[in-house]
Amino acid sequence: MAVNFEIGRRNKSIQSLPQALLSLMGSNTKLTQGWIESVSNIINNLQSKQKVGYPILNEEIQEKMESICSGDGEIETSASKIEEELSSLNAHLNELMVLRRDALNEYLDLKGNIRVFCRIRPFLPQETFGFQKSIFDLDFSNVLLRVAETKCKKYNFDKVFHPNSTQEDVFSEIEPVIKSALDGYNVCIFAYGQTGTGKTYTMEGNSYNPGMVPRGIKSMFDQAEGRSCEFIFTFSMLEIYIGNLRDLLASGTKRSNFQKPPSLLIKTDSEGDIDIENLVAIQVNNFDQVKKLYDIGTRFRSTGSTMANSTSSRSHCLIRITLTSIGARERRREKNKVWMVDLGGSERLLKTQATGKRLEEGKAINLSLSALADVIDALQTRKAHVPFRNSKLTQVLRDSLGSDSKTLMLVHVSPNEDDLCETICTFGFAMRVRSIQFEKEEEPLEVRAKKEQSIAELQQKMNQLEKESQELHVKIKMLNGKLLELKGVEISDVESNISSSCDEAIGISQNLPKTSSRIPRQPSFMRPTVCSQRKTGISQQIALINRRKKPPVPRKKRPASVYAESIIYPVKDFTCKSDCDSECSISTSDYEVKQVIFLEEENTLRDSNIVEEKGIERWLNVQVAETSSIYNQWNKRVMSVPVWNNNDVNENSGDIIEKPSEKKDMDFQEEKFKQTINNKMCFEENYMETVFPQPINTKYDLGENSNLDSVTNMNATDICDEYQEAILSEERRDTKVEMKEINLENEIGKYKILRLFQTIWASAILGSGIRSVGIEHDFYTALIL
Ligand SMILES: Nc1ncnc2c1ncn2[C@@H]1O[C@H](COP(=O)(O)OP(=O)(O)OP(=O)(O)O)[C@@H](O)[C@H]1O
Repeated sequence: MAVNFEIGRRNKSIQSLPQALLSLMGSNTKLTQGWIESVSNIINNLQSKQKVGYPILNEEIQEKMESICSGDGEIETSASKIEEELSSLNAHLNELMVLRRDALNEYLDLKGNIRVFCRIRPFLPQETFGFQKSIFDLDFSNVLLRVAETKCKKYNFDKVFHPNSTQEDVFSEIEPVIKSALDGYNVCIFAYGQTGTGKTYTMEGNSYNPGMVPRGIKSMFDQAEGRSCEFIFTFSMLEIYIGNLRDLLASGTKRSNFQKPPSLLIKTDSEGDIDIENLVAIQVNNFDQVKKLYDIGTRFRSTGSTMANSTSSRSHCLIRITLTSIGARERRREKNKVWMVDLGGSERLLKTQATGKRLEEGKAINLSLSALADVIDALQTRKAHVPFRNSKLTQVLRDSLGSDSKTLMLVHVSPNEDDLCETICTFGFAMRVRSIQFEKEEEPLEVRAKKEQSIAELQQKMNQLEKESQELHVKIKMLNGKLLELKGVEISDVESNISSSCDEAIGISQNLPKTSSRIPRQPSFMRPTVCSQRKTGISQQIALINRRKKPPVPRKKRPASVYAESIIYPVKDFTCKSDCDSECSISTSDYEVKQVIFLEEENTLRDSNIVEEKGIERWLNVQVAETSSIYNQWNKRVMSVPVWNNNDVNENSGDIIEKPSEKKDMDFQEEKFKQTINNKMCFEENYMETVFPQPINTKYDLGENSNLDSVTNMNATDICDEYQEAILSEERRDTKVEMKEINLENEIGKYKILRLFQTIWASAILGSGIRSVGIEHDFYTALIL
């Protein structure tokens, strides 16, 4: 190529040689050392033959050539080698992932795409008075239900979890399905059962025994780490309450002008996927963020007290995680969903003797559960028509139920003999849902054995593939690190310093891109050398920036051992109707108080700060004592929140809120409620600050992603702001209701005193009248008495 340059004959082309070389160097990032050396030699030769006054190479090019010859080229070469190796390793990893995905899919197909598990809860402390005998005999997959003294009924499940089974045991069966969600399959996990049988326990769990939702989501994030593709996760939470869809992350916020939010609409998008209009979907980057959002959503869930469960869920609670990964070959589809559904408790209305709102809720729950069973039955038996339209629940889940999705139904029952009828109904539902598998039970033994063997082989194959993928992943990670290291020297020298920090610190590079990732990639020899940096003065600026850089200050975190727990205080019938007309977590006959709990370790930790410890504990005691006394007496709902702020602690007494001398004192009540609201805000502020300590690190811009256009994408801070306002408005409304109640109470008092005076006055008149007509004293006394 270079041989064609004829010196002297075509001066014009010789003059443009530097530009030609520069462009060549810039356009080809994989220049070999040999190529670079030969070009340098040619140029040197040209240089020696060049007439005076026609320099072929200007100063800049000479510098670049020097740097090439002094080893920069070596770096480029090894970098390109690593890149080549990386691309082949990535291709191999993709192949392995596709193989693993297919194996997992086959494994789940063999096990059944719609599987039904049974979980029997243990006896509760209140049920163990006297001798209680379980109504079940169990084995691995069969339940023998004693329906009479001598009669048993057998039910078959994919797996039975006995009362001593742990949350880990249950999750071990769910984990493969979570894996297939990362492979791009839609997943639905349901908790079904009579009210009070442990659905919420299984799905949500508690801080000691987290349930399937926290475990599943955590596992999703962990597994995504090990994948070669990037994922975007979004979190949504809604409930279906008497046929209405309510967004639990946007309940009663300014978005809805503090009104009860309207029911969301279900739509079908252009690709035939189900879309819930205006449902808030928040991008989440780690489990902690999901946990905080989940806690917010749970606050707004409709719960109430029934005869069977004091904190009964009166709605279906649906959690949706959407996973998006663009261009990942091993995934079934770019965007898929995982639904985790805590179904409302099925109940026999005759037994619960529900009336009014509770009856309405019960009927709505039962109808939608029946519609769900119809849909799953139709899917299992491959009926031509699947009645998705019969309920909101099945409409929402339409694209996530079916042959290309994975469905798990966790059926819950109570071991108590009193619940026998409900248990039979529950098993009836379960058998409808797993009708196909039920028939498969009749398979000949050899066929079953063969199937078991295939499952075991697939399991082994998956393990092997996973191991290989892990090894490859580690290798890729290592090579990526090496590559970055090779390029990192240059990046730290030049790129990163000319980027955003440079803009702020010096103000000379406003036209440069903001972040280094947006700087077009150039070969190292196209970037300013140390020498040219000196000339332009950038090196001093870099030094200046480096001096100004401060080490990051770690953010203060709220201790994980502090959590809020709902406590329901039952009170007498309450006739005063609330202004807020909210069914969210409030039942008209029970009042839910969120109370912050400090664990044992927390107390030990706080030993060092006696003032604070005493303050908080005293405060807690005062809160519990006051809540049960005041609020039972006056039927009030108060959100108890801690003052997690040293400024609010009275250092001498350790009290946080001054105790009233007279509880009925109106001024005190007003003051206390104002204080509660302020404290609440203070707490929420601290709380929210810990929700998302760092700005969410978006891997893709959700707004630009056409796949996600349908969801309302909010950032976490928006939600938190709205949530704070919602809390404030809720408290204001509560205060208003409470003031009304206090007035009512005073009016009743005045009325009673008036009535007493009237009675005495009437008796006196009557007495004097009787005396005046001459009736004896004894008769008069008897009459008065
Ligand atoms: N496997 C279990 N181990 C220990 N306790 C359990 C278990 N399952 C349920 N419980 C306890 O039983 C009680 C009722 O459980 P839970 O509230 O989860 O029922 P539910 O089915 O969700 O009721 P509802 O439909 O009314 O909301 C709770 O106190 C819970 O802690």
